[in-house]
Amino acid sequence: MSFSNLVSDIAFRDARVDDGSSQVSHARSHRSHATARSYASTAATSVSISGEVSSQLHSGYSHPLTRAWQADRQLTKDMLIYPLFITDNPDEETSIPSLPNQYRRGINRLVPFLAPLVRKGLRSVMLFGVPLQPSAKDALGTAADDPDGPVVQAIRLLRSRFPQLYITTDVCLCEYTSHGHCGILREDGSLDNAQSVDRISDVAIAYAAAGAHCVAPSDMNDGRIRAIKLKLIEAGMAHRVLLMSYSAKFSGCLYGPFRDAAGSCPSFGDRRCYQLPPGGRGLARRAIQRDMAEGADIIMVKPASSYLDIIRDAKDLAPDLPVAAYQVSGEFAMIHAAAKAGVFNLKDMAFESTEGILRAGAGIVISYFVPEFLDWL
Ligand SMILES: NCc1[nH]cc(CCC(=O)O)c1CC(=O)O
Ligand SMILES: [Zn+2]
Ligand SMILES: [Zn+2]
Repeated sequence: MSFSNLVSDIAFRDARVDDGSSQVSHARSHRSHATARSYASTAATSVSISGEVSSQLHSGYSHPLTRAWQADRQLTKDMLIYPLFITDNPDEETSIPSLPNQYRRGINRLVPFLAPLVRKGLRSVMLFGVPLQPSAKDALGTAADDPDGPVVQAIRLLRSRFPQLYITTDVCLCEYTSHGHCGILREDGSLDNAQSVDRISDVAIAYAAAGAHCVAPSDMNDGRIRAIKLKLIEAGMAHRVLLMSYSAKFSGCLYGPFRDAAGSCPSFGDRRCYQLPPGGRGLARRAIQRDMAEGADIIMVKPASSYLDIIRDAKDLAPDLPVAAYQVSGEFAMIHAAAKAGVFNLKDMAFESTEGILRAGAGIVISYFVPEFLDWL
């Protein structure tokens, strides 16, 4: 067998051990087959080949394993946080039409739902409270830290039933305020920053005291990271409670399904005076640096796929902190809708979008795809 034949034979065998999962990787193997032939014949004539050698890239990713080696980091189950919507109606289990496969669940539905996921390797959930009784909402978001409310109850329940599960809690008022804004309002309808920070830090402390491992304020009031950190220190919980900041949270179109799920749409106006403007890269960088200085343990960027440059900025500005990215409800719903329309395969796109998020610099991904990833990984 000539050298040239041997090389092609190896290339061909590699093509056969290839996962064969897509036309593209099959076509790639054929290309590397052809390349191996021409490289071999060049070598045989002992011409200077340095230029041609450095032009060869296919050799580095002709096999599923070597393709995996090309990524700085690969998605693992440890990186995933799954958002859960918990209502104040204990037996509720209601699907959310704009958020495929996701449900609002009452406290009695949580353990049966989560047990199989925990068995499959679920490591962390993020809790969102959804009060359904209209009486539960007021101007101060009083229900947010109600000791009998769904979030505090869920923290206690999940800590006792799933001791290994890491409990993160979104901290905000918009699900609990009558006006649906993420804080306490002045008479003119603008956020009263000082009052809001005081209230939101109290809510964070209540979740931490109930046993949350992590509190994650999503309200975007200025100074809330410092306020929460100081109260955690004062309460003797700073050593055990992680503070994850939604540092770079942008306003825009992508939270619609979430607001359907959580009933947290503002009753007037919008969130553009506190969530960041989509073009505001400088503001995002300042918010990230500010939150690091105020004591954040993890920096989060949200949404994810339209803000990959911000994720990279976060990793560059905070190289010593984990960076999280929230693939939000609108991103998830878009991927589902496009898959349904035949644009692509759902699983392939779920992986591709997540690879982009990891490549940008995130090491933690909050995603509604988590139950599926537990099967796919
Ligand atoms: N402040 C509450 C909050 N926390 C997380 C999300 C969005 C999550 C998603 O869309 O999946 C929101 C909605 C909003 O700010 O309007
Ligand atoms: Zn909010
Ligand atoms: Zn909020």
